[in-house]
Amino acid sequence: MTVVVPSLPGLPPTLPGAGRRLLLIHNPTAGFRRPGFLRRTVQALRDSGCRLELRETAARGDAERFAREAADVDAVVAAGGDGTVNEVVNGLGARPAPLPLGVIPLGTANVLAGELGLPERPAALAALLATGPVRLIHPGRAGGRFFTMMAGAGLDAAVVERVNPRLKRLTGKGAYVVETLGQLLAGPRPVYTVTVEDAAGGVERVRAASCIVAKGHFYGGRFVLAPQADLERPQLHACLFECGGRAAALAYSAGMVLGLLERLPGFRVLPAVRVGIDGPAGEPVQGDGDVIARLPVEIALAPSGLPVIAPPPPAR
Ligand SMILES: Nc1ncnc2c1ncn2[C@@H]1O[C@H](COP(=O)(O)OP(=O)(O)OP(=O)(O)O)[C@@H](O)[C@H]1O
Repeated sequence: MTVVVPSLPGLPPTLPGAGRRLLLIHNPTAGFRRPGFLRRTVQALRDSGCRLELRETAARGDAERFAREAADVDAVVAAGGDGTVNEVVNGLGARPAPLPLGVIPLGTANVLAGELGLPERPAALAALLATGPVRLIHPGRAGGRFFTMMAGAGLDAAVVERVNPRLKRLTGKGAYVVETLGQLLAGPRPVYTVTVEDAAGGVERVRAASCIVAKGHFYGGRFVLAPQADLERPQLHACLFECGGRAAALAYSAGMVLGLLERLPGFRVLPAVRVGIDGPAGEPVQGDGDVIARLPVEIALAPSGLPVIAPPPPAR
């Protein structure tokens, strides 16, 4: 049996529907919060007749290299958090020919897995990776690095850069809340100049306390930041937080958690094909929850799509 990939430019027309050869890249420092999940998924993959090659990362950068160098496989599966997935995406993006991405989510937020609607049970996830269809998503690029879900500068990038890894291990998302409060207490934050270019060539320049460029509509887990954002559309959404100061930052955070962000003053979402962010040189730019660039940065669409093993998109 074969699974037909609907006419994706530059892609092989089919992915084997059985006996797939998968390179599984595992970050052993991720996933302690989901003990047994990887083991059960791997067992189910083996039971389904997949041929698995397992590679464990020993340091940051390994996952990207393993994906870039993958040979004689039908797809590359990232087993880790969003940071590991991001590395694999960058490795796949550097290959001359596209190779599909699969994901075994083992991290804290697993935002891409949520956006793709991946099954949450090991057996169902393994069945998807073993025989499921491929969708073409359109990653973004910040500086020279690809991202699938979001990239941006401001408070959240500062939090991502400084979050305490030990606290993250212990408390998961709680560590981000602690670091956010720490950043707010630390004193005034910079203001950024954001240049947003839309598909018609229109340009708007604004001053903002934070800017998050969304490719997917989820953020920080399952919070909705840009309702119109869609992985499969070659379009960015610039989410602008124009009001500065602690009170505004707290209001924006609460607004996101409560789903009321769109009603808050100074929050705007602009469709875009290119976003430039300028501010203090060297400030961090986060992509998919890790620091992937420094200011000033230009954020645009990746030159080509990325095939991903995933269920058909849910109706929204
Ligand atoms: N063997 C390794 N040792 C140390 N760091 C690694 C290793 N493998 C990958 N990394 C790096 O660890 C970072 C965090 O990984 P990842 O995001 O996958 O897990 P996590 O932090 O548990 O999940 P989440 O991002 O969802 O919180 C990534 O930047 C990745 O590059």
